[in-house]
Amino acid sequence: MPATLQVIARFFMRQKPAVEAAEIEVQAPPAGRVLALNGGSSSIKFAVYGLGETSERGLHGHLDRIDLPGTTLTIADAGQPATTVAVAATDQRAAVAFLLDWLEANADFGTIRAVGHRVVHGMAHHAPERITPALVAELRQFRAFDPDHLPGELALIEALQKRHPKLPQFACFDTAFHHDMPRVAQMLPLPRRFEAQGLRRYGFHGLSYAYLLEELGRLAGPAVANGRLILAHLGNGASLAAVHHGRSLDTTMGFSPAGGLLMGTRPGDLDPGITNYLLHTEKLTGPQLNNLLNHEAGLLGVSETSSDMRDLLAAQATDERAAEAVALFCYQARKGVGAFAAVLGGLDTLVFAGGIGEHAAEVRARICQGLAFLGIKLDEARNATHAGVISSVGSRVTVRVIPTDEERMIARTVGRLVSVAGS
Ligand SMILES: Nc1ncnc2c1ncn2[C@@H]1O[C@H](COP(=O)(O)OP(=O)(O)O)[C@@H](O)[C@H]1O
Ligand SMILES: CC(=O)OP(=O)(O)O
Ligand SMILES: [Mg+2]
Repeated sequence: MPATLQVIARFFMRQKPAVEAAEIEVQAPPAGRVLALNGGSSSIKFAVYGLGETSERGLHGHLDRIDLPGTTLTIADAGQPATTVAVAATDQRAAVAFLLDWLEANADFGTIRAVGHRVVHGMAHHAPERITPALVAELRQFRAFDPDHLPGELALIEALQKRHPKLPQFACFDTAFHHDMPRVAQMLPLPRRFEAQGLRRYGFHGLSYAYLLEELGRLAGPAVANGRLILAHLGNGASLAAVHHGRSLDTTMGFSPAGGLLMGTRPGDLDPGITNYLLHTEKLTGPQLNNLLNHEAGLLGVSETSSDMRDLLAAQATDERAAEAVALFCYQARKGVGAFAAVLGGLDTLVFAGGIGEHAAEVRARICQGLAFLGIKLDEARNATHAGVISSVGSRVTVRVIPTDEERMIARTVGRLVSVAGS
């Protein structure tokens, strides 16, 4: 196996036998195509790939700004320029219905042999698996722990099941990448009896991190991909992962995607005394508290106007609340980089990805500000153009921007499962 594939192979080898190292090297690509669906908290991304390891992406696109004014659909086909149109979808459910109707009309379902879904929270499930009624029933029980993703992802799965009952669907879990974090990173400081119920730190954005690791190996070689890395997936949901020798050592999200860094509508880690205050002094009910912590907090809560970084960057010069929301986001991410440099015992490479990480040069610069003591120095001009390497020539740590591609990871995993199952 080529050296650059070893890092990826290690990632898959850590999962259950459904995807074995030997299967990394796919033989003749089977006929047909796979549809990959990535239900994010503010977006749904999709892509159609041919089955097979090296197949090129065909039709792809995304719905953006779900739950905000100005929802759009961007679509492109292989080699074609992207087009963006306005969409009148008011919430996640409407977005799901709209996208499925659009795909039905445009994706040529007759040639699609399987559908792969990003499933953000799978609790004990981590290896990719075929979606069955039992799995759907189980996932329904976790919805309260991930109300930003699971309801939309389940809606996609169930609607497709109704429309195309014979089409096999597969779940690819975001938690898989962190499955073998060191025990100390998985533990929660709670009475031990809760661990038996599945209360532990899981970590998310795993499909993105697996892709970034693979892409880093391709771009910079296996020695770099095996080094001490901080991967920063900064989108509507945002997290950092500390990775060494291809293994996740820690990540900022924990039991649910509401933990860790401040995000679009989630607060990240909170002093437990605050939930006590909200329950007892503000007299919030459990569901009200859950709604506040998943849909009303984070950038939206602090700015009182928007969860979307584009809006806040545009407003910060004239709106102090927007300026403070951006400042808090950058400050928390910077603290996280410092903490993970300690976890790793130093740092070789920092990678930015996700909607904010890939496009917001100002945010990247403000996160890296003051981190020269760790060896991080940005090149302003390169950062402004979102270049692949944005650190300066003299920077000891290489700082990169890598556009993530969770859909590619989903499609490849499903392709492998379909060829293994011979379905
Ligand atoms: N050009 C841009 N400049 C700044 N922020 C951007 C830009 N494009 C996207 N973003 C931000 O990225 C976030 C959405 O990230 P994304 O990864 O697409 O979403 P999701 O987490 O739902 O998958 C939003 O906060 C959005 O404002
Ligand atoms: C896990 C998570 O928050 O995902 P996203 O950033 O796609 O919302
Ligand atoms: Mg996302």
